[in-house]
Amino acid sequence: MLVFPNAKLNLGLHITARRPDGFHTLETAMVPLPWTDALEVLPAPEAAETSLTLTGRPVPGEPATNLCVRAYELLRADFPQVPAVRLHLHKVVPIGAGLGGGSADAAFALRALNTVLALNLSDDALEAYARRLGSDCAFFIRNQPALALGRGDELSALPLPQLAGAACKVIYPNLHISTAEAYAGVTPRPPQHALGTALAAPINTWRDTVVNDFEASLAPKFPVLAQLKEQLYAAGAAYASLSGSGSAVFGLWPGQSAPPKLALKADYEVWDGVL
Ligand SMILES: C[C@](O)(CO)[C@H](O)COP(=O)(O)OP(=O)(O)OC[C@H]1O[C@@H](n2ccc(N)nc2=O)[C@H](O)[C@@H]1O
Ligand SMILES: Nc1ncnc2c1ncn2[C@@H]1O[C@H](COP(=O)(O)OP(=O)(O)OP(=O)(O)O)[C@@H](O)[C@H]1O
Repeated sequence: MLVFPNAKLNLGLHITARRPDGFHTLETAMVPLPWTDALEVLPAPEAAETSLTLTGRPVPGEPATNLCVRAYELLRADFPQVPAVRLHLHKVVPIGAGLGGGSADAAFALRALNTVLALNLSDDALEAYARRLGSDCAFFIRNQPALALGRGDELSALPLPQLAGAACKVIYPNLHISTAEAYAGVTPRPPQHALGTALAAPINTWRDTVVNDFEASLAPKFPVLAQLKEQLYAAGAAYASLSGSGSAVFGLWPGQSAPPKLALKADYEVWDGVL
């Protein structure tokens, strides 16, 4: 079975408290972004062990620590009779970018394994497994616009009709930002605006109301993030922001069929498309 794990964008991100377990409570909206990896899940040949092969962008870590393999091992712990599988991941989405690429691989692996191994798990059950692999993972099970609370895994559907068909540009400035380090740099605070209310208003109002709390804390160390945002606004974006804990920055042009071309450094990666 071949699946295409897609990235996500965060629209606003409020970090409201630090929890005793070291995680943070947050309020964010997440939307699927059609920038994808490719993941193949096949039954392994007889007597072969479970394996993962990789192509495309290098993924740090041993194959055994890859989230696709961890997804398989998590299911096998509860269903010891399942056969071995052969996994192949072609990695495209930048890592350490705030685009949730690793989390998507984990969730899509769970979904594909559920089918290939005929486990008949419900979406709720798959979300529960996904939560154990990472805070962002549960979102990718249903993979639809959602308001995320708690650790980022308490999800409720958040229809955003004004976003459908908007042109979008995502810029990855070739900068790996560790999620844990980004959280460590933020001082939690109550949100200035209720996110759900702010996002219900037209997109061109979001600039004044929809805030990603990581931006202020990352700004001194990574001035390029604010510069890219300015460049997107100068090119007419109705809204521009950092996604998640960065380093990807995106702009939105509702009502346009494609985003404008921008002059950017040659080693930056760009995704242009429509949401
Ligand atoms: C920044 C976001 O992408 C926004 O959607 C997510 O909150 C990150 O989610 P994720 O990559 O799935 O994160 P996890 O793999 O669960 O955790 C990585 C590290 O980020 C920090 N972390 C993550 C989520 C959270 N709610 N609070 C945290 O403090 C913790 O230090 C944790 O050790
Ligand atoms: N399939 C995978 N794809 C990407 N990273 C993976 C994968 N499996 C394990 N990892 C590990 O997860 C880390 C990436 O996590 P990180 O959270 O920084 O990035 P991300 O996937 O871009 O998403 P986000 O920053 O939005 O959470 C990598 O450094 C890598 O060690």
